[in-house]
Amino acid sequence: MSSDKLKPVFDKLFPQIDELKPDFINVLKQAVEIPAVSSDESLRPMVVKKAEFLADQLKSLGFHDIQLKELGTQPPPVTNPKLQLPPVVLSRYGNDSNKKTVLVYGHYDVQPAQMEDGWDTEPFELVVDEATQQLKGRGSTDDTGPLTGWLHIVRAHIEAGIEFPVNLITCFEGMEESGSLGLEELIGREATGYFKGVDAVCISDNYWLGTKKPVLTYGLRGCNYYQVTVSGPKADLHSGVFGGVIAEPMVDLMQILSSLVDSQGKILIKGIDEMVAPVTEKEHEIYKKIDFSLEELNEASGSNTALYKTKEDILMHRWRYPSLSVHGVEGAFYGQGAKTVIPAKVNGKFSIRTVPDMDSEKLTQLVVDHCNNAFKKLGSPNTCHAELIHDGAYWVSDPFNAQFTAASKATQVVYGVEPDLTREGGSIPITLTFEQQLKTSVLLLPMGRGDDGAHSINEKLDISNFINGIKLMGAYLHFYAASPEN
Ligand SMILES: NCC(=O)N[C@@H](Cc1c[nH]cn1)C(=O)O
Ligand SMILES: [Zn+2]
Ligand SMILES: [Zn+2]
Repeated sequence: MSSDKLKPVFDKLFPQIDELKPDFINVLKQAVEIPAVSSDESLRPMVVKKAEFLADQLKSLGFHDIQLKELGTQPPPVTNPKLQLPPVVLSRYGNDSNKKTVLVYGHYDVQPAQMEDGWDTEPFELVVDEATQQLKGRGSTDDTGPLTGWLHIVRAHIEAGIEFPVNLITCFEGMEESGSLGLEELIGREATGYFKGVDAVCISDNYWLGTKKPVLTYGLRGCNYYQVTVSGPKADLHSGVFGGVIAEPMVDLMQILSSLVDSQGKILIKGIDEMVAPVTEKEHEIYKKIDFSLEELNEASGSNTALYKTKEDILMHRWRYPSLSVHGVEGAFYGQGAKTVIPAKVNGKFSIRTVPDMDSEKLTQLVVDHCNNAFKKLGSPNTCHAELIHDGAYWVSDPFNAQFTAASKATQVVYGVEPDLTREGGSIPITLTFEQQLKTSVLLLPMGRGDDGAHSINEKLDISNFINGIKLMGAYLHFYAASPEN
């Protein structure tokens, strides 16, 4: 359908969204205040509380068949073997057999955040910064802001008295930041149950490449997350008494971690390069068209530490080559001051972003063998154990199907420009599962910008992206509903 035919709808809908801005920000504020950190076992009740908060919101908007689906206990490695996984929030809005059904996925869990990390404001308070016109707080852009956008677009239709164009199903999970544990099985079970009849899946959980141009995303890297544990003495020891006398786990671990990747980002684990799909001649064309620069990368990272200087090199290393990042060490001394301790047991955490055609199981074998060999070479009397914590698949789709066409038209209506078609360096582990189990296409429709600081300190969402992002969700649903194909 042409934009002209939908103009009367948008002329009513968009001013309504503008008018509801204070209410939308208020709902986001309440949601951000719940510290739903999925990786912190002690905060699991907060993750559940946020699921209940969302269920209440959905109920007040008239969603029906609201279910908090339990996923059982969290698999190892976990401190509390009875720890329950947070529920998946399923709900429906509309049930008209003449309309298409769109499943919207988002995650309500967030990354950890503490003032000590360097935040300027409390991470679990949504600060409305009038000067910058930004909403600051953990989850503002990843993914609480976009997730609540789906609720807001329903509210805007109700208030404006506009018929909702599709049947909507929500699938909001609370473990995305920790590998989407349990969700794959739930989707498998519900493919012919709750999710029967789904025509399309839309996910708003990634970002524009830069800060100015909207994008639609047709690819993600996967993520295999590993832990390597080195254990020695039975308790932490005084380095004055035991230093130089016993083998230190932390020293062994540092050597293992530094054997994984070099300072130029080259992965040193043998066999990985051979699994990566070769670059095709045609592929080079893709990068030329994309609006991005080294300067934008530097601005987003707040530094001049880029490993590559050209747009093509940067994008290829973000989208289509694997990368290995070292995240941290559990059990090590990391606070201020000068504690003279020898940690007894340390867990080094690292992950590998995966790309076509890497095989997760084969990769894990290579990683475990590499860590064991690196440790063996040290001749240490300590013990070492390397293991996979979770893996999530990469995903690449056709960016010209009915969903992408609808989203492209919507972007032109809301932002007045044709979106760039991008891939993403990050991961949304469940994307491929939706595509395969529901046999539908998946569209990634980002709300925030590349400099939002997701997973970092001072995470933000520009108010304009929040409001335009809600309009974009609405416009996409209208264009998709009117599209002749699925
Ligand atoms: N917005 C998506 C996102 O942040 N995804 C996480 C997923 C993940 C995988 N393993 C741990 N978290 C990401 O880091 O890309
Ligand atoms: Zn996310
Ligand atoms: Zn995230």
